[in-house]
Amino acid sequence: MLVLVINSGSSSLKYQVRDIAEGSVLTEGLIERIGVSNGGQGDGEVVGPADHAEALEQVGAAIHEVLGDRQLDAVGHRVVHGGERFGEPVLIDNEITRAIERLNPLAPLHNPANVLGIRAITKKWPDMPQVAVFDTAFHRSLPEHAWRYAVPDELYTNHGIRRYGFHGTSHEYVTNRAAALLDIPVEEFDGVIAHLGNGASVTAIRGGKSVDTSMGFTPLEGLVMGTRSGDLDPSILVFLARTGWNAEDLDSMLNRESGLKGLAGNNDMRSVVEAAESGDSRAATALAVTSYRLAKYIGGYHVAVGGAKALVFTAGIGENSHQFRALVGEKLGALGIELDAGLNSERSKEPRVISTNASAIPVLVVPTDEERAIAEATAAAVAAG
Ligand SMILES: Nc1ncnc2c1ncn2[C@@H]1O[C@H](COP(=O)(O)OP(=O)(O)O)[C@@H](O)[C@H]1O
Ligand SMILES: CC(=O)OP(=O)(O)O
Ligand SMILES: [Mg+2]
Repeated sequence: MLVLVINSGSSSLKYQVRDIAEGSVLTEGLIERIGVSNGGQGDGEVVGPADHAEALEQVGAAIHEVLGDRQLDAVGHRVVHGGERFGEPVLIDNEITRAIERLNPLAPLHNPANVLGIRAITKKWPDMPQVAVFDTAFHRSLPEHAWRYAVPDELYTNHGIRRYGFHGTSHEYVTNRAAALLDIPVEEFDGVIAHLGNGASVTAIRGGKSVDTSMGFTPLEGLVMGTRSGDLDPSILVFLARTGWNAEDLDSMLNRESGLKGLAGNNDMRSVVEAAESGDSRAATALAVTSYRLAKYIGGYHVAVGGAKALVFTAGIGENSHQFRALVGEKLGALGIELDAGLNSERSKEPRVISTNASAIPVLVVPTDEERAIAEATAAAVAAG
């Protein structure tokens, strides 16, 4: 079975064609700067494709070259918000697409692009089976004490305001691989997974299941991210609203102008680390705030899982930034955690241990592969009909 996986971000589209039986990747690519102008020169000249439909035309042309006479059997979409309804991958029809669209306000950087991707494929290949694989699904196992906010009950009953959690496809995949690396059944895995990409979240895993996670009602809560603030005192928003900020202003400030970008002027971890190493004090502060906040969550989730047996780093920063991992590791002495500087700074694409033998628990780096997990879930959903 040949599956095309589409992972639409707010301004990018990652795609991959996989042969499920062979376990191979036929082609993959990344289209960036969708609908992005060149930064204000002239009249907002667009430098990438104008929209996701145009981006998908490019994908169609690229995969046609590679596939020749072979046909795609299905398309799997990463959908970030599945609300309370979607706990499993689903075959998409018009009603499902509209249900996903109704969740757009809850994941404003992500779901609108996911819906555009689904509609563009429907238009291009009307009979193609399509499957939605939800970031929220793995966190449906959260106990109520973890998903409830302490606000009046009607906010939950009337508006669905609760913790949903995100990056679930990645957290689940990495949990399985970490358990395999430690040679224990996944049902016996208790640990903490830190998915640190442009968006970042940390999940408490008990018995292989998600029991708490740092993202909440939307992918804004929790850790300091590339452009998102993570946790803050909600009264800051009330204060700003009273001084005239409207909902759009607040949304944009919290989701697009905060995090590393707000603190250091740049949302790319590589640039922030480089700047800090060459003496930029704003960059050093950004790293200190970001690593401290993650370390606090790890401490909390050590309690949530009844004593973690492992700490796992994954995604762009977690897999690649030994500097950032070292900053987090040095704050975890109270848990008996000790990174091995040599193992930590080795470059590898393989799952591996980066802690010393004396460390109270192993610290792992496990590369995530959301596309592979989505492709396999898509094939399974299509086979099940
Ligand atoms: N070699 C590297 N060293 C340090 N940071 C890296 C490296 N490669 C990627 N990153 C960081 O990973 C982040 C992007 O992670 P990624 O998982 O690709 O995010 P997303 O899927 O949300 O776009 C960026 O902050 C980037 O700077
Ligand atoms: C949910 C989320 O934040 O996703 P990403 O990290 O891809 O932005
Ligand atoms: Mg990602």
